[in-house]
Amino acid sequence: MPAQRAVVAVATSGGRDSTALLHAVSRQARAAGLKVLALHVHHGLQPGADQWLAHVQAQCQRWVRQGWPLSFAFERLKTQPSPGESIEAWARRERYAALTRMASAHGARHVLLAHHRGDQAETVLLQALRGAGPAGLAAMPQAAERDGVIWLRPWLSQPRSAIEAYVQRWRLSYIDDDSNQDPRFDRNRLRLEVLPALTRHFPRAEQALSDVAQHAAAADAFIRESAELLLKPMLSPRGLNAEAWCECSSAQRFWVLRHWLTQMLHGGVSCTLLERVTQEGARLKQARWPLAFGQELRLYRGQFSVETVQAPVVSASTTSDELVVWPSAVQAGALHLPAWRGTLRWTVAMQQGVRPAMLRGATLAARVGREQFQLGPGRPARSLKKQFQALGVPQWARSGPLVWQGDQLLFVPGLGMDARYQAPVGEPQLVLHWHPDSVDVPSID
Ligand SMILES: Nc1ncnc2c1ncn2[C@@H]1O[C@H](COP(=O)(O)OP(=O)(O)OP(=O)(O)O)[C@@H](O)[C@H]1O
Repeated sequence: MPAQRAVVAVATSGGRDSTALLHAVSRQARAAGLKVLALHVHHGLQPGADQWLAHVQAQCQRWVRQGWPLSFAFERLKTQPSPGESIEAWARRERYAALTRMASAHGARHVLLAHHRGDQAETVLLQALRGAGPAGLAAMPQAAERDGVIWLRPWLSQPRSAIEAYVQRWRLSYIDDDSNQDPRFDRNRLRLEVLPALTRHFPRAEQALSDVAQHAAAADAFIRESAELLLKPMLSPRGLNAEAWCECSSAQRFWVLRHWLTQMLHGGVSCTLLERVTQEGARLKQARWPLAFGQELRLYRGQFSVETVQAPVVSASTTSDELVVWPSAVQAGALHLPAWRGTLRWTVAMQQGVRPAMLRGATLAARVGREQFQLGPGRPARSLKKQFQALGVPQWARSGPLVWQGDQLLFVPGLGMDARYQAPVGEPQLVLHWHPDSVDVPSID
């Protein structure tokens, strides 16, 4: 049986560069023992999109008739950018997802992209203008594995002029994308105005920017590897060991923290926050720093951890002893209490809660120091201080109001509902929870 030829995919927009790349790869495929798969994504964004698809398809058919080992696949995107989302970002994300789906459906492990040196220089400049660090300045890698696909950019160090010369030599027809002239897009303004001006004054600008990407990629790889080595022994199931972290230099603390948080949050972390935690985390014993998406970074008992802070549902202004509008039925809800810097929530449960009637007219108050709390049925009532210490409740979690019904203490932030007043198990009831707000200034309690 003849050996199966490997399939290599070429992402083809119908534009000049990817048309040239598809041609170059298909032309040499037979001699190289390869089958080529042209992949096209129909974004459905522009009126010309149908025409591009038809163009790529017709071109592939012509080359197949010439005897080249080529096949074609395409996908129409079904999603739309969500309100406020950048169209460019949406198109890039969805395009890569569609290319990944098509490549794996057709058994292609490698997907070639037609980016060239000019694209790389634009990307470096765009990143620099956003104030990026080494990872951003590394711009586009020549080869990278993601989602089971190996993405290759074989022409990344080729100047645009080399591709233009190839297109002329083979008299290739391609589609000019009008949106490449649209000055509303940063990349277009850079390509059409800034880079030509730069190159007039600094003829090696494009090559120099492409070199920056290579140096930055090498620095980024070194930082990642070193951060990973330092981080590994600092990790525990509870988070990051702050003592070991504090022993590092300030540069190491910064990069280790960044590495860890990037893993924890599955995304980037603001540089300002990292710089703050690098300094403050080394001298504070307890602190909280707000993160995006309702999360916060906490330092408590020698550990850093990432915790979720639930967003408030209803907002009301209350002071320490003001009455709250309590739920009259077994129904979940929440109340933001700015004066207490947090949110009181109630959820429906079958145990460890109280009947709604128990909450009618309940009041909020600060701790005065003589309160007693019973943690569970049959257990002794003890002072709050002892209970907090026994359970290791951090200072920030104790910060909310106590909830009283007359002289009965129903709820204590950080401890929960007092066992003496709970409704019978199995009956729908309400459980209170306290969620402190994230704070901008770390608290030294
Ligand atoms: N609609 C698409 N379908 C398949 N691949 C695409 C598509 N758009 C872009 N690509 C791939 O991503 C690369 C970079 O995209 P970019 O938008 O910079 O290029 P382009 O202006 O669309 O076209 P070209 O690079 O072909 O001139 C392309 O060279 C091509 O390999």
